[in-house]
Amino acid sequence: MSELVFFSGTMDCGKSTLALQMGHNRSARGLQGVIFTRDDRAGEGKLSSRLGLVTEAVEAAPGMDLHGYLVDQMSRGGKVDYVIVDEAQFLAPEQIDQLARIVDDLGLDVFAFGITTDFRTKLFPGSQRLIELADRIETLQVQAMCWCGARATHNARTVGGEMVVEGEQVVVGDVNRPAEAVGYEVLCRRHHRRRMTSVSAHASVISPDVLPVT
Ligand SMILES: Nc1ncnc2c1ncn2[C@@H]1O[C@H](COP(=O)(O)OP(=O)(O)O)[C@@H](O)[C@H]1O
Ligand SMILES: Cc1cn([C@H]2C[C@H](O)[C@@H](COP(=O)(O)O)O2)c(=O)[nH]c1=O
Repeated sequence: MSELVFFSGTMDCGKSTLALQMGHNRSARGLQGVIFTRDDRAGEGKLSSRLGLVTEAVEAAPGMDLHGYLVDQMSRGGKVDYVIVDEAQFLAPEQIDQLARIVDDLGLDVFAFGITTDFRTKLFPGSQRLIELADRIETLQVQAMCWCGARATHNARTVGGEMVVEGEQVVVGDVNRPAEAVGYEVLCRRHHRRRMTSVSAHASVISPDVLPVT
């Protein structure tokens, strides 16, 4: 029975790497997949992992009918055995419904990869719809870690290393950015709630030593 599976986790926990591995293992056995992505850091129509691997993908642009694309491919004689979707959080809820239709009406497995919540801990609309519709939700085994050593569960947006809580929901970016740039850092809930990034935690640790001692 074909399935819609949502592989979710924080940023930097290996989702894109797993997506590439699942595609590789299937293509090594002669299966053909369609890989969709949206707004990958490596550019349009790319699925990239921080381990350095990158593959061509179909950019799932806003308004694109993903079920219609598959029907078109297959009616032209194209062989499609499975579908991979990276950065699935960026898809519109209607596009997630189209993924469910691909599973139910075309009988294909759809493996979607994405983060669930944004820098304000709010669900992305695409992730919300995946949670509502997926047959299975898988949490990645490789855990990203907060600077304190706890499992990272939340994504913080940073500017100059400090956590920010205002801004657009979607700003494509990466972890470990130069200090002045807009970036992201994964944190445990405790430190996300306290807005304590590695930079601000380090500052609070060293500050007693730099105060004048009387
Ligand atoms: N130099 C490295 N050596 C080993 N593993 C690495 C290295 N750089 C990144 N990684 C692994 O890659 C993971 C990020 O993979 P990626 O697929 O890009 O994440 P995601 O798509 O979830 O944001 C990190 O959590 C880490 O496990
Ligand atoms: C938390 C958060 C993230 N994003 C962006 C930043 C990256 O471009 C992607 C996540 O990619 P990854 O492969 O999982 O690292 O999402 C965003 O736009 N808004 C946010 O709140």
